[in-house]
Amino acid sequence: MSESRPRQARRRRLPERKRIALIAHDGKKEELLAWAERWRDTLAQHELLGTGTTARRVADRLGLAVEGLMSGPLGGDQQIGARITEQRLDLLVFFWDPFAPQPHDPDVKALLRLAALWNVPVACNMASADFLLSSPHLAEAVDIEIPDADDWISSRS
Ligand SMILES: O=C(CO)COP(=O)(O)O
Repeated sequence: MSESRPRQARRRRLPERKRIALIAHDGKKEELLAWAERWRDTLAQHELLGTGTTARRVADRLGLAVEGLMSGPLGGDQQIGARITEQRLDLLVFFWDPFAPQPHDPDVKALLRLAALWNVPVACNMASADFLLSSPHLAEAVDIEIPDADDWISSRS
């Protein structure tokens, strides 16, 4: 089977002030809130957004501004995915619940696919989220490699 994929040949600069999406399924929300409280001072240096319910609860708990998109089951995961595709998201912290099937499982899978495709750093559990936030790259501009979309389109036109 022949396989076609875009060349990983472009660079994108993640800014010093990162745009960080925070998302948790219901069974993981308390865990995310406890994690976010621990990292409050660090998170306060960055721009935060999230799916509707998660964003509201993080904003209430931490007293920080968090841009709330649509709730996940109503399309929020897809909105976050669109931000990734538009290169407007720099980090994804998504505590998805391995024990609870979701009505919007296809959207969850689509979001994780786009994060993998566009090389966005993702943490799906507390230990990885700790690693991400303690990275020296968090507070500095950093270049990542991304697919060359122009080349991909040209090669198919
Ligand atoms: O379902 C979600 C992610 O898949 C999260 O949505 P809420 O933050 O609105 O609960």
